[in-house]
Amino acid sequence: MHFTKWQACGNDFVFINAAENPDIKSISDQAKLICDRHYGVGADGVIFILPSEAADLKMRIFNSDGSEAEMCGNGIRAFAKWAFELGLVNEKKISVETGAGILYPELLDDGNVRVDMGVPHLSAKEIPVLGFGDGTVVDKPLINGGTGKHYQVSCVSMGNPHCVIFVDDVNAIDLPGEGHQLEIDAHFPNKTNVEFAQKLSGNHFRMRVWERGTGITLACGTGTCAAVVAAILNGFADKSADVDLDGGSLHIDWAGSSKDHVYMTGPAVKVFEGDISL
Ligand SMILES: N[C@@H](CCC[C@H](N)C(=O)O)C(=O)O
Repeated sequence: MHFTKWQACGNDFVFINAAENPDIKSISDQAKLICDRHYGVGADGVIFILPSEAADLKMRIFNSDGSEAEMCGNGIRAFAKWAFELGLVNEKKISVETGAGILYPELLDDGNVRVDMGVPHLSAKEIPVLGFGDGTVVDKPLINGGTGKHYQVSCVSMGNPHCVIFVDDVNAIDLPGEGHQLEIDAHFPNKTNVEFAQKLSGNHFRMRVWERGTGITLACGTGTCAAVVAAILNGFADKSADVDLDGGSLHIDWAGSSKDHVYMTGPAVKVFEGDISL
């Protein structure tokens, strides 16, 4: 199978073009091996590029444990650059069908990609998160069932679920321990991505992430959007923010109402191409 490896703020993906590999219908079973950093190519996820009847192209994303996610923010920036490079699209602004609806990445002249990520979903039912009624979950107390630890959480769906926790020092967090226990906490019927965010100054944040189905990654695009939405809802930021992740920085804009779209701007870089026998 021919593949191309991309990274976006250090969040890395093996891309498979369905047109080049017509026999492959799903990669769920093989995603674990492909993503393995010792026995496979090594990546946080596997992304399929497919034809779409509703948009220019369709994207499917599998986490490194083989589970399929609705959306991937870092991945869609790489997806847009790769599709343009391959000549699958001719315009710099394209439409992409995802599990989170149709989204619109645009290649910018400086090499970055700006993505219209759609609206954030804020009701507990849509996220989904249990135990908080039907309204929004902004700065609400949650006791983790596994560790007994107390948190103030803000939950946001960008098509996939995120639990954002603002802390004084992200470096002091035991990310493998706390992240995993929150990912599988009973409040989250579909599990959750977990973001620990720290306000540095004004609209400038630092964030570390534990991703559902993958674990610690150097960055998460949907997670960064969710964290900025949560920051604005908590009154920690207004309208836009820059977020420093372990693998790079992202700029997020959101005007602040549930009808406003979230915009994410950041880099994506091709690393290498290759072939793997499955
Ligand atoms: N790294 C991604 C998110 C990938 C999916 C996530 N692990 C999930 O299961 O929801 C991003 O950049 O958004």
